[in-house]
Parts: sequence; C-alpha cells; structure tokens
Amino acid sequence: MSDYAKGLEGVIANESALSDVKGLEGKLSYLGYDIDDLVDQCCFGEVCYLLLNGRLPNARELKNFQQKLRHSRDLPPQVIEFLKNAPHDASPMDVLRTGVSMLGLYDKRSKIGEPDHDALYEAAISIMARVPVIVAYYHRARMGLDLPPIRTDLSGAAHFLYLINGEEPTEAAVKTLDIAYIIHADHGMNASTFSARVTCGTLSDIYSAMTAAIGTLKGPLHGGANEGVIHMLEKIGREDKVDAFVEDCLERKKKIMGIGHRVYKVLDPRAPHLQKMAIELTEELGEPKWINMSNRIAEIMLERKGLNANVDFYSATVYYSLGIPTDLFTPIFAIARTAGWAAQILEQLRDNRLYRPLTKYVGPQETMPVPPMSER
Ligand SMILES: CC(=O)SCCNC(=O)CCNC(=O)[C@H](O)C(C)(C)COP(=O)(O)OP(=O)(O)OC[C@H]1O[C@@H](n2cnc3c(N)ncnc32)[C@H](O)[C@@H]1OP(=O)(O)O
Ligand SMILES: O=C([O-])CC(=O)C(=O)O
Repeated sequence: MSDYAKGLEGVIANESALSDVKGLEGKLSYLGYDIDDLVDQCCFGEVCYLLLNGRLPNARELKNFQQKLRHSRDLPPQVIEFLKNAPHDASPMDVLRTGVSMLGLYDKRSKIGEPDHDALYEAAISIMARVPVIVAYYHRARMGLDLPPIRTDLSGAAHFLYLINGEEPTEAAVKTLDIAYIIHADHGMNASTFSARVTCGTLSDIYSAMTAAIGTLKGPLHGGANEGVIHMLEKIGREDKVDAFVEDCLERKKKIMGIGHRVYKVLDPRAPHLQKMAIELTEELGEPKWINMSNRIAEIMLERKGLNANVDFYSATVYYSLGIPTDLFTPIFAIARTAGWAAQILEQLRDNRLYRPLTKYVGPQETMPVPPMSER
C-alpha cells in the first residue's frame, strides 16, 4: 500500500458545481440535470449556456447565445494561412493545439494577470465558436479542398459537418453529432480539465489553458482512445477474430482502447447513448460488424476483467458510421469539451488557488560533490 495517491487517484483537489460524476452508480449530471434528460430534451447550445452561466437559458437567451456563437466563427487570416500551410500529414490534434494557441496572439483579452470575468466569458465564446472551424478548415486544406465561407444559419454540429463535407448534412447526422457533443461536454476533474485548471490557476491566460487541455486530451489514455478503438477494430477485421485478439491483449497486458475508467466502476452512463446510435447507424449502413465486434469486446472485458466500456468506446463507431475520418474523432471530442474547459476555467478563476501538489522524493538522500567533467 502506497503512502501517496499515484496519479492523484481519489484526491479531491477543488470544488466544482459543474458536473457530478457518480462513479459507483454510473450517473452523470451537469448543474443538477441528468445527461439522459439533457440528451432527450436539450440541444448542445443549451448545454453550453448551462455550463457557462450556471442555469438553462429561456428561448430568448438561447437565441441570443446561439447568434453570438454563430457570429464568432471567423478565424483571423493569419490562422487561416497557418492551416493552409501546416504539413498535410500532421495530427489534427497538433494542428488544433497550435491553432488555438495562435488565436491568443490575435485576442487583446488574452493577457496575464488578474482575470477580468466579462472578458474571459467573451473569449470563451469566441474559442468555442472557432475550434470547430480550425479542425474543419485544416481537414479541407490537407485534402487540397477549398475553404467554404463561414455560415451563420447552421447550428454548431450542422456547420462542422457542412465544413468537412462541403455540403449540408442530413438532419439525422446533425442530431447524432449534437447528442455526442452534449455527452462529451464536461466531466469533472478529468486529465485535460485538470491541465486547463492548473494552467489558468497560475493566472496565465485562457488560450494557454485551452492549449494545455488540447495537448492533454490527445493522449490514448484519455480522448485519443476513440481513434484507438477504430484502429483496433480495423486490425481485428472480422467478428470471429475478436475473442483471440482480446485474449492475446490480456495475456500480453496490452490495454484495450475504450475500456476502463478511473472513476466509473460500473458502465459509463454516456456509453449506452453512443451504443444505441452506433447500432442504428451501422444497421442503416448495412455494416453491423463494427458494432457486433465492439459488443463482443465489451462482453469479454466485463467477464474477464470486470471493466466496462467508456465514452470513447462506442463514439468511435458512431463517428466512423457518419463517414468522419478517424483522426478527426479526438478533435470532435475537443470541440465538445471546449465548453466544459471554458466553464471550468471560469469557475477556477472565480475563486482561484494555485495547484501545487508534492512528489515523494525517492532520489539520493545525501548530497554529493559534483565530479569534475573529466571524471564523469
Ligand atoms: C474520455 C476518457 O478519457 S475515458 C478513458 C479513455 N482511455 C481508454 O479507453 C484507454 C484504455 N483504458 C485505460 O488505459 C484505463 O482504464 C484508464 C487509463 C482509462 C483508467 O485507468 P486507471 O484507473 O489508472 O487504471 P490502470 O491503468 O491503473 O489499470 C488498472 C488495472 O486494470 C487494467 N486495465 C485498465 N484498463 C484496461 C484496458 N482498457 N484493457 C486492459 N486492461 C485494463 C490494467 O492493466 C490494470 O491491471 P493490473 O492491476 O492487473 O495491472
Ligand atoms: O473523467 C475522466 O477521467 C475521463 C473522461 O471520461 C472524460 O474526460 O470524459
């Protein structure tokens, strides 16, 4: 038994009123609203408003909020130039990280020091509006396609799909992505949110905090797992090969992407929503093998290790079935989570205290003389 919490497991590092992650019950709510109800009754715009303002909007407030978001989508020309010139084989998450960092150069509100909360709120909205455009424009640029002008008549999900495909999406595709956005919006002190809080907690600026969060989300133990799931399914290839593949991973102590969670000890409450959409979409496409393979992996992992699917597991099949390129899966997670990061940064700065945990020192106890260069 260790005398410290490796990976800060179980450590409560702050208070938050934003999302309640009930790990033993498998429940998730934002500001007191269960995500099941938010998925049934709200759109992503309402959830963004809820997270940023602490309450659901009325019709007029929602309309104004959405208008504000839709009219904040334009990117500075220098960022567009960067997206056109970035290497075509770069990871879209790296491009997004750099793009968001660049946005800070062109925003006068991005300054170090005591936070101005109104300015932070405005900057947060502008980042939320622009993140999807950075992802979509880079995708089009790397494919050698034109960058369609920004539109203000489409919702966030519709606009993103419109930009990556160059044509208006179906209502069903928009609804699917909107639900995915809602369930990815916030999740307590997850690793990327912690990064954002640590960074803004030094009174650095919101762009630095968002940049840190994006870099953290990218890793395969966090948001990057959704891409790993599709790579794994493609590698397995056939339904009758699943059992042998999983057994081999277990034997070699290789992790199965999209399975397991630090906080949920039961099924992640977001997974059933994504699983349902994945079943419907793969049926429509006449390609049930992806969801069948996923279900079998989940079944074996539960039986053999007591581990459940997490949010990344079925989202992979949902995005794949929508025809979205695999390396845009984690950027889509980032698009949705930008709302949560923004809300968490604002909350952090309303009552800030520097994060500064300790390490248990395990190096030499006695100091020693520095040997001259010739003797090392
Ligand atoms: C949005 C999100 O970030 S959700 C998480 C996305 N990440 C993934 O899906 C990657 C795969 N999953 C994992 O790596 C882990 O389950 C994590 C990182 C999510 C949580 O991990 P932790 O709470 O730190 O658990 P840890 O990694 O220490 O694993 C504990 C035990 O379960 C096993 N385990 C955990 N997850 C998995 C997995 N996906 N596949 C196989 N074994 C696993 C570990 O090998 C370890 O076994 P051991 O005790 O026999 O050595
Ligand atoms: O909470 C976590 O550790 C990871 C997660 O599920 C998320 O960020 O959505």
